[in-house]
Amino acid sequence: MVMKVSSPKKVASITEKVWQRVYGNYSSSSNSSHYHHHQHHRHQRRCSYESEDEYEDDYGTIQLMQMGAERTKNVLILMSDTGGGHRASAEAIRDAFRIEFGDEYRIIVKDVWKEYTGWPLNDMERSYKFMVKHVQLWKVAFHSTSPKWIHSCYLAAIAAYYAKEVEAGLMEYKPDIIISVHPLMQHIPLWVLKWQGLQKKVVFVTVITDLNTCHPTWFHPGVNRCYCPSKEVAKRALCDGLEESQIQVFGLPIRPSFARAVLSKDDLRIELEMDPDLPAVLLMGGGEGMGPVKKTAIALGESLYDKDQEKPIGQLIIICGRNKSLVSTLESEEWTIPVKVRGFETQMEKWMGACDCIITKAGPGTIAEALIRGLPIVLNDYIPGQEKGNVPYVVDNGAGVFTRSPKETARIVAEWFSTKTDELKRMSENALKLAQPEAVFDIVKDIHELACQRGPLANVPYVLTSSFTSLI
Ligand SMILES: CCCCC/C=C\C/C=C\CCCCCCCC(=O)OC[C@H](CO[C@@H]1O[C@H](CO)[C@H](O)[C@H](O)[C@H]1O)OC(=O)CCCCCCC/C=C\C/C=C\CCCCC
Ligand SMILES: O=c1ccn([C@@H]2O[C@H](COP(=O)(O)OP(=O)(O)O)[C@@H](O)[C@H]2O)c(=O)[nH]1
Repeated sequence: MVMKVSSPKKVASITEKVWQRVYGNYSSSSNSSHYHHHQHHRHQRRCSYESEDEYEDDYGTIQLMQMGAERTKNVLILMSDTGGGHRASAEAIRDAFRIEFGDEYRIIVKDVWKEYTGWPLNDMERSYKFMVKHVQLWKVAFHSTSPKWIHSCYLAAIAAYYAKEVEAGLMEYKPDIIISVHPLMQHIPLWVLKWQGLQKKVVFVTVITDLNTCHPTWFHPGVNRCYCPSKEVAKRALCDGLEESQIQVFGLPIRPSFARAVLSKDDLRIELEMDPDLPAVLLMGGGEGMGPVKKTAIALGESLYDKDQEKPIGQLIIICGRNKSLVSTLESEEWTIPVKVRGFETQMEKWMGACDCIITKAGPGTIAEALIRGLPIVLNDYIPGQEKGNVPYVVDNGAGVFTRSPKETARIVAEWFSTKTDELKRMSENALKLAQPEAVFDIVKDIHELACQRGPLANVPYVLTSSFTSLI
């Protein structure tokens, strides 16, 4: 739709009307004091100015092209629950879009493979859990599929079989922007876009959720942007053939509740019914409650109890995630120190805010969150391959230590709570230096910029296509 308005005097009011229609009650002179609201307008303005520059000629004549631009844009975030980190990052991006841009974007978080395809794609969670339990199997699978020709062959074969189903999934949501937060969700959706002739219409970005030694399937040269959480990952992306212009390093996207909430430790301890005075250690093992959680908890039960004075020197919070059997085992234990055993928690920022240090496997999401809260970290395990590099990331930056021994872990924490409080403090400061709480906001702002550069988005013409195999 093209409208032409030729009276220069009316330009301002018509601009305002259009802005109001597009963005609700926006007024160019509005002076909102609320930060997010202000940020929101700032971005809307930036995007609108670009459109206006494009359509306002020298005589103040505005061509209001494509009123479809006001349409809410669809953002499809592709993820899978293989571990808890991909969902956490997807939800972080969703929440940051809402805070920054309100209703301008409709965000859909989906495991399109699970919903639309068949075995083995629709069962990755279970297969992955099985493989990481048999850790050598995962190690072989991870490393043997690292060469490009190998994973390309696997993925091409899967694409030939399931591309129609993935296409149906994409068609249902008609995304203007696709964000992949999973290493195996670049190739097939990008092939589908190519097949549909939509590569230039749909913005496709990858947000990597591994801090260092990530699998090469994360890197696809066909993306508009690849957001790397660290310089180490950016180097790998360059080596794997991505252009510098495709790469951005902002950090790992963490839920805005971590970055923006102002939390007082004392208040949190009251809210969470914890001991107000005793130092607290948080023990966890990712979304699935993996690693030596039980043995470590028992060792802490001993090391945090002062036998001479017959009183505890610390308290223990254990978050077991989705591992229900771990919850029941730990609940049946008898403890001499204050212990809380929890299942899957949705407000991790509160538990982390109430504690003084954390023990975890080297999951990137948990590490990045702990850094934001300034928690010194004891890494007690890692999944071979993608999590291996997270250990030097934490240890070399002075934000924590690594040991696989539950007894050693318990000894370190007991020292941090008694004779080595200065070490705890120093590590906490180092953790805060490494933290990147704004990463998720930088990422969504950059995606918004990319979308604006594409110009006003028309309805993306998704149609069911007939042939696919010719493209792969
Ligand atoms: C030549 C001999 C080959 C032998 C291998 C045998 C068969 C192949 C079978 C499986 C392939 C394994 C895929 C390896 C690539 C995975 C890339 C990667 O990094 O994946 C990580 C994710 C998990 O995410 C991580 O979770 C962590 C915490 O747990 C942490 O949060 C981290 O940040 C996350 O990145 O892993 C997966 O999603 C793997 C799913 C594996 C599912 C196996 C399904 C069954 C087999 C085939 C169908 C699927 C894909 C095959 C594609 C192979 C191409 C690489
Ligand atoms: O009860 C829980 C346990 C974990 N998590 C979150 O799950 C993610 C775990 O991601 P990570 O990369 O550390 O490990 P993964 O689970 O992928 O192995 C982190 O964001 C945790 O805060 C959560 O929200 N509730």
